[in-house]
Amino acid sequence: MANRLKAEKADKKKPANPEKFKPEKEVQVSVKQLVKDERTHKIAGAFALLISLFLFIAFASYLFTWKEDQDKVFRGAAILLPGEEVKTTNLLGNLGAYISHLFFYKGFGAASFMFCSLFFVIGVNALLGSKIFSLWRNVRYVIVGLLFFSVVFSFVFRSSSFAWGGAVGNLCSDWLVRMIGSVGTGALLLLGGLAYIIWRFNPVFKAPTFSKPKTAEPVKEGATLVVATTATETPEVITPNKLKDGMGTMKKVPKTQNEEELPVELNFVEKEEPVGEEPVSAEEMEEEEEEDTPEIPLAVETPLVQKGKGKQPPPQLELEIKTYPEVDQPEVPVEEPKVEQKPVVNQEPYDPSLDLRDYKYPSLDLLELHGSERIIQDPAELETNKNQIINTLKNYDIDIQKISATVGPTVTLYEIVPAAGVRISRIKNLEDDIALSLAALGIRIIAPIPGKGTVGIEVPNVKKTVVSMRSMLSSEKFQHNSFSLPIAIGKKIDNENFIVDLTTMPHLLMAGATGQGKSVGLNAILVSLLYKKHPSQIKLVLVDPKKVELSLYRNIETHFLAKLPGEEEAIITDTKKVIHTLNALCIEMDNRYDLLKEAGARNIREYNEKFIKRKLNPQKGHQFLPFIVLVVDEFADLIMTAGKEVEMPIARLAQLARAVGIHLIIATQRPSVNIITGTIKANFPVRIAFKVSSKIDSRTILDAGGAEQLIGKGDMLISYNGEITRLQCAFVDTPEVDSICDFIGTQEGYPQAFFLPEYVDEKQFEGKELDLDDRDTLFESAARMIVTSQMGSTSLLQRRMKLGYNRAGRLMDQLEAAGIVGPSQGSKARDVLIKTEADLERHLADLI
Ligand SMILES: Nc1ncnc2c1ncn2[C@@H]1O[C@H](COP(=O)(O)OP(=O)(O)OP(=O)(O)O)[C@@H](O)[C@H]1O
Repeated sequence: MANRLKAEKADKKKPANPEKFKPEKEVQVSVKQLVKDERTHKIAGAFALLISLFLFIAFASYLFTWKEDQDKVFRGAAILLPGEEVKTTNLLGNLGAYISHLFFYKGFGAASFMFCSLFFVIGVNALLGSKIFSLWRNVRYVIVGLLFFSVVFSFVFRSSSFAWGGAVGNLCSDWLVRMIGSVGTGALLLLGGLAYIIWRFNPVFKAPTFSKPKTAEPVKEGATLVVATTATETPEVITPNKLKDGMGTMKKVPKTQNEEELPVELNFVEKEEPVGEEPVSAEEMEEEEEEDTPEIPLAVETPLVQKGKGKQPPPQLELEIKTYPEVDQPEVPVEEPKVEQKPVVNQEPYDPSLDLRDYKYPSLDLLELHGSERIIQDPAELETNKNQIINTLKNYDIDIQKISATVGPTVTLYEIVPAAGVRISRIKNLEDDIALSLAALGIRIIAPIPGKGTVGIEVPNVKKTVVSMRSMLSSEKFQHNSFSLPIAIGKKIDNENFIVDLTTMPHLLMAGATGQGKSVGLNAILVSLLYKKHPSQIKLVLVDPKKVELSLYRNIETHFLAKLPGEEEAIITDTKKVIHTLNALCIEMDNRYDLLKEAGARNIREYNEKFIKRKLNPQKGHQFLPFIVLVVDEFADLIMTAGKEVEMPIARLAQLARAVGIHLIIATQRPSVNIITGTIKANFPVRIAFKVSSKIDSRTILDAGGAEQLIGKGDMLISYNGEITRLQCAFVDTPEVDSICDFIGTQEGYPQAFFLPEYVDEKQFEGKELDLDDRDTLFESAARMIVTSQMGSTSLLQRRMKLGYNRAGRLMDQLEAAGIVGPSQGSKARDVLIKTEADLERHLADLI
């Protein structure tokens, strides 16, 4: 706000500066936009579809009319096309007959139909303005297909008078027959056909697998069998998961930057062997946008450094443009992650995923590439900004030794080394003035850049790049890492993908004004988890007081969602139920701690490893523990309506739940101190801020300003490991999330959602005398369980029946009052006074 006020004042004083640049930029952009006008694309698209249809009709008609028309067509276009002397029978007249003749007779024969599909693909893409089909992939298939099928047709129908393979097919087929004979050609074409089918459709060839029957697994402690009581409790035999994604990996060939195109001379200094391609200049981008963007973005493993000098250099300084090409961009084939297992002598490890062994992970095809993934680098823009920074600082008597630029997806970071003797705090104090002089929205000054003696000035790019979720998830870093819960959040300024392990965070707070990208951010995180985890490995508890944001996920209830027993809806929208759910999660946490203690494991990872190795007996209540991620989409609503009742369990979970695999992600659009309280902040060390309306809000979230200067649309700051990093959040659109959830939802799931422990509001029991007539509803089941196991232990009741400590304690008191167990013996289990189930049944009957 302060910035804006000052900006207005300055505009009145010296209007020359900012206005000098604006019109220039606008003219530049509008000319380009004219060339790339959406309507032009649509017209071209419609035209291409028309051509596709025209060719199809003409070709189809040619199949029936070629005999009649052939001698007329042979007379040549000059006679045929005016149409006065001859009239052909093709449905599309002389032109149809002539074009079909060209394609069939002189070209590729019946394979010419493939041209129709090519024009169709071009037309659909251009008309709908998105890359429904990959143009390059289709061009490749069509080129190879034309050659191949024309030869095959020509070879197979050698004796036919119809031009099945066309001139091209005949030529190649004759040559092949001469070279390797008819048998050789036949065999070669058969092989080629097979290769083409595999290349194009990548069918899955499965060797028969021999999996063991579910119930035949021995348990270490004797001959007990594991019987599933709930869907998630069944740890069973493992089968290896399979690879998918038929299209495989592709890399784009590195492209050399055309130095002449740039107004600044750039000297390329390769630090190490470059493996890929550097960002394109705006001009290159223009040209390339005309073409189809390659499906797989470039891949470079080592950064390149461009050192450059402007043709009309500003006062004695060079601008060093640092580019960090995509470090892990190539689309890596999607591997279905495997549940960790280590072989144990004599015993098969448990496979928690066995219940849903045919579960297919979503493929990358369900995600879209939103526009070009390449960073657009406009040398003119860089030069202008550089000069303006230098001049502005000069006005304040700040000299610069060196200036370099790193172009990111949304902003460019200009790194300045001030001349000797200039205090960095001076630059910090001039922050607002510098921002004003640069006259661009969203300038952030970092003085100094932590760990460096330099000052950073982030200036928004005129053309911003959307970071597609698809490119994040296809990156090497996402596909191959050892993270337990990998989440792809976005891209840093140097283009590095910011992919982290949620378990190390271990909780995440997200805040930002409305419409700045929070929901997209939440979806990006959830989608990351869905792409990497099997339903047996993770459960989501979704709280959505706004009722619309997370409803997309209701399709995956029986696969990935957790809920309270007896609830209809898995996605919680009602505040009262949120309180119950949070308390149920606290009970789950306590129960898990008991299990870990008994198993001698320090955390969920160690516990699950032991369980998989069959070192823990399911009869004693042990089970494979999935991670639980609680997502709250509008935290402010909850705090306003329920206050401490919500804050306390959240704080408790945030403090303790990490070791037992429960992680929290909390989002709010009201980042005020009464919502993000000290307790909450203290327990959420990792915090994300999208654009907020004031510096105070930014401080509330990050303990630092800066988020008020972000530019929205997923531009964000993340405070992680004590550092604040600017990221462009990965973008995943609602239809993409929809199709992922549909893909998962249509597969076989568990019989029901994962049940959280039942939570009964303890308050309702308070003050009541122990009265056997007012027995707990679970009294009889508890009695039977205690008698069967002959262990009078409250914690056993808690675990087996998924109860809170107080309720289990109360039940135990009732069992004592009913004479089923003896009195408490401190930490030792109580004596069980009834020895057999038959005795118990009699005893229970007497009690009534
Ligand atoms: N990472 C991103 N990249 C590009 N555009 C984005 C990104 N994130 C958000 N946007 C744009 O901003 C719009 C609003 O985003 P979003 O719905 O996530 O906001 P929000 O903060 O959740 O708003 P609200 O609080 O009102 O729900 C999106 O529809 C999209 O057009």
